[in-house]
Amino acid sequence: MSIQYEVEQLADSYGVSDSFPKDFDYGEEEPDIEDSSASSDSKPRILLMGLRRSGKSSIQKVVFHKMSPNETLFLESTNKIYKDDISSSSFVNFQIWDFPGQVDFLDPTFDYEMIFRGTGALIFVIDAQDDYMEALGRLHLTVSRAYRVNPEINFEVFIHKVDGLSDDHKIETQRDIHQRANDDLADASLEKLHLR
Ligand SMILES: Nc1nc2c(ncn2[C@@H]2O[C@H](COP(=O)(O)OP(=O)(O)OP(=O)(O)O)[C@@H](O)[C@H]2O)c(=O)[nH]1
Repeated sequence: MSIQYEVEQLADSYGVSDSFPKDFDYGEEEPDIEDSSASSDSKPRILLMGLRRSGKSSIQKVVFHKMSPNETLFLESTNKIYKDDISSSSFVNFQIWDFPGQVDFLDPTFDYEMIFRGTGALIFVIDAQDDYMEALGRLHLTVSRAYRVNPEINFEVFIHKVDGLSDDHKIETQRDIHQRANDDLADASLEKLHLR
């Protein structure tokens, strides 16, 4: 519930509602995108990215589709971008795009320029129970690419799967991830881009 609230707040407070032109032309072919909705792409858009198995689809299904956390054990890996319409009231109306874990920025079938250009917020999910150094590298690559295309994107990092950690370890992990992620950006002279 709190995550749902947080994501809805993101859509609202970051003004994603007017971030995307209604007549945007996606072209005919989108071979790697699966669309659950009949809606157009004119809605405000939030991207869910992160390493494979970090928990992106679970967050989306539990928060917005009332899936029980236990059922997420049976979710299959996402291999296409999955678009989901969230329209729980006239005030809450946006799309979440759930990405496959291993997105390849060099793959010509993924038009990242187009995707980032129309995005209001990007949520990067990190599995706190995993060795998160690889995730931090991917976070840095993703954020720098997205920022270059669209400096208006709001970036959020969700430190997920903290249920297996002690309270002390939770705080230490959060502090460490926050510090390293922002240090990496400062090293790349992107300190304006502070991650929350
Ligand atoms: N312990 C724990 N496990 C979780 C949590 N959320 C998800 N998982 C598990 O993490 C595994 C991967 O979840 P997914 O949601 O499929 O991960 P994903 O990031 O969408 O994976 P890809 O589609 O491969 O990129 C599943 O077995 C989930 O049950 C959590 O909060 N805690």
